[in-house]
Amino acid sequence: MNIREQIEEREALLLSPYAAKSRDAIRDIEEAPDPLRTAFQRDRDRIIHSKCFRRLKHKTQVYIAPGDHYRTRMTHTLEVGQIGRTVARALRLNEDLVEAIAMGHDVGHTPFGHVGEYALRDMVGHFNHNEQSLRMVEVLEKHGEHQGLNLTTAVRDGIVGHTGATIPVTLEGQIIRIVDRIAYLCHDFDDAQRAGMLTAENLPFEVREHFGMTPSSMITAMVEDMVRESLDKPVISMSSDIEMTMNLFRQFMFKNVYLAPALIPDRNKASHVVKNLFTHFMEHPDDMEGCESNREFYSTRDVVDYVAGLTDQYAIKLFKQYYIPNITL
Ligand SMILES: Nc1nc2c(ncn2[C@H]2C[C@H](O)[C@@H](COP(=O)(O)OP(=O)(O)OP(=O)(O)O)O2)c(=O)[nH]1
Repeated sequence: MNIREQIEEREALLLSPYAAKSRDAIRDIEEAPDPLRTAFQRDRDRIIHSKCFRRLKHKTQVYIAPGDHYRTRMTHTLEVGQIGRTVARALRLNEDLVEAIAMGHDVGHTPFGHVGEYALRDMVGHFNHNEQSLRMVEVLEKHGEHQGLNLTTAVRDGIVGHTGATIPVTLEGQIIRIVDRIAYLCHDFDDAQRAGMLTAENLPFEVREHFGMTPSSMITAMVEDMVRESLDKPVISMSSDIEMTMNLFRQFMFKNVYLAPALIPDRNKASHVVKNLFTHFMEHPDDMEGCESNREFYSTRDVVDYVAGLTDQYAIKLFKQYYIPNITL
């Protein structure tokens, strides 16, 4: 029995009956199994080694071009992975699957995060970052000579289902859906204090009562509740009290941070950059880097993929190049 087979054996013996087992993982194109790593470990590694993953370092979470101690999409992704693994291990679910989904969930985010997402949606009518993350790993990234990373169905289902109407099939995917929120609320609260936008005293009373006043106590309260509620159950959930408090915390963060007047000028500039770049590349597709010179036709989809894939700084550089060379961003 090779090492991978031993790990698969341990999964079958030790994991919860509700856990996804890597032995059962399915890929569209069959591959020879790895001697050391399970299918989900391999998916995680494939995502971490991809270009779209590296670009997360240069994409906004909340603040555009902040200081070095603020979160980017990369640190957010790592924090989702860490919290997700804690929950998965506590529930005897598949940690490797949770980690793979976490690493891939935001690779489709546009430059400037949600602002870029809304700007592209305004231009083309339909654009969601979770669908773009799926497209990134299925179509836009390459694995060897092949188009797409050929990830397992469980990882792809978790990536596209991390937000939006469709709930993931696996409990591991359901963990990411909740943990993504826990991670961003707590780390954005931390960054907002760093930016002087608010203090812990500003938090609603119920949040202070249930979660405490530090990012760490907040994560602990939500994670422990999630584990307690989901233990030995075929679904991942939170108690109604904690879920309500979390929603209150989320409303507070939208009002005081995400949609705060102080961030509006930066959000407007970012939206302007994305919309103008989109218009520019629709009119001049030859300016898209890496475009094939012999190709006659570029579709709207090609331009959306190109603009969505840009990092913040690269988008700003291109904007300056094609539009206003002296804008301050
Ligand atoms: N939803 C939203 N998030 C924003 C906005 N501006 C900044 N953010 C930040 C707050 C969080 O750090 C992060 C939330 O976006 P994510 O892509 O991480 O989460 P997602 O939209 O998948 O989560 P959700 O299902 O809406 O809780 O983006 C905004 O206008 N809307």
